[in-house]
Amino acid sequence: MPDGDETVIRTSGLTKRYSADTGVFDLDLTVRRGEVYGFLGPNGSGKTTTMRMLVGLIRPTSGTATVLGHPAGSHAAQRGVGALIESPAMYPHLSGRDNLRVLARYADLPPTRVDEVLDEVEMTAKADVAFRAYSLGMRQRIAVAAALLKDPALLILDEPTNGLDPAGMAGMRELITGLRRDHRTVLLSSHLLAEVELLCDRVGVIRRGRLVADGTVEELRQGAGGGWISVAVDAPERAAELAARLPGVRSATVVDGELRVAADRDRAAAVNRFLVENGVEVSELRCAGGSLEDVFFELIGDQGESGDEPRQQPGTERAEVVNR
Ligand SMILES: Nc1ncnc2c1ncn2[C@@H]1O[C@H](COP(=O)(O)OP(=O)(O)OP(=O)(O)O)[C@@H](O)[C@H]1O
Repeated sequence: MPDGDETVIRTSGLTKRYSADTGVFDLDLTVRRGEVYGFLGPNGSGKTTTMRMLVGLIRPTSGTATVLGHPAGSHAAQRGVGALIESPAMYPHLSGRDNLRVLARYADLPPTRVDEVLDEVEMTAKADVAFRAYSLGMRQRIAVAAALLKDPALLILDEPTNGLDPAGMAGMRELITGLRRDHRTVLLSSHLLAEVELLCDRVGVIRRGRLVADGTVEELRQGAGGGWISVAVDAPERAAELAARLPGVRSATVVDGELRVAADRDRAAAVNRFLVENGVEVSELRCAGGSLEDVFFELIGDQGESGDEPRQQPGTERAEVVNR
């Protein structure tokens, strides 16, 4: 591989232009071997379009994409990629196992692979039930099994939990975590922040076809300024001077008569203790920001992709109330 074994996907200036402001623009993306990379963005932001380019379903307008060291869509790249982009066509009257057998035969793969992938997605017990009788979660597992048939090094999953109920979502998350344990690289898309936060090693945030941030969840939080702690105190100015001295505090200011301490939420107890020890009366303390949700809203701006509905501002979250 030109980038060494570590880079599984690399795009450079990847662009698919549907109109002046619709499509995917100038995307530079790197996905490393063995990681679960989350491609996070609202509906219509360009996630599916990117994935379709990566598997060669559509051609880019410009730019390049390399998958497993080969041009995206080439036979050499395709050999190592399993994708779930659109729900695969399955025969409703055939069982999950027979559907997979058909796919294995088409792909010239040994029938023994079918049992292996059924096992991997934990569908062995239900393998002989007709596909039409499966729940959505089971159908999705069979679809992932189909993507696993050729034992790919890289899995590309477009919104794998979309439409699933909470139990189905949890099951799918477990399944994806298992895929990572098997040393597969996973690129998945989602519009669900909590999902990506739970599952992914790194995240790319896409907005209106452009990558607006990428890094670990922690890096994104830091890049967006991290969290802050709002403290209601009797002497805000003095409290700000005191709090600024504490390790882990990036800044301390007074906002609307309240002390605002820029620090991660795990500093909250220390901030409280230090202020109280120094004679400041603390009546309330709240942690805000710092979740991927806050960062996400900050990155995608105040409006959804449709541009017509203002998004709700991230609220503050009450972490603890002290010294009442
Ligand atoms: N074949 C096409 N022709 C014209 N415009 C398209 C085409 N495919 C996608 N688009 C537009 O490109 C933009 C990105 O779409 P895409 O499906 O990649 O977004 P997405 O992030 O996957 O969203 P969703 O989760 O809703 O599928 C959207 O505005 C969409 O309407």
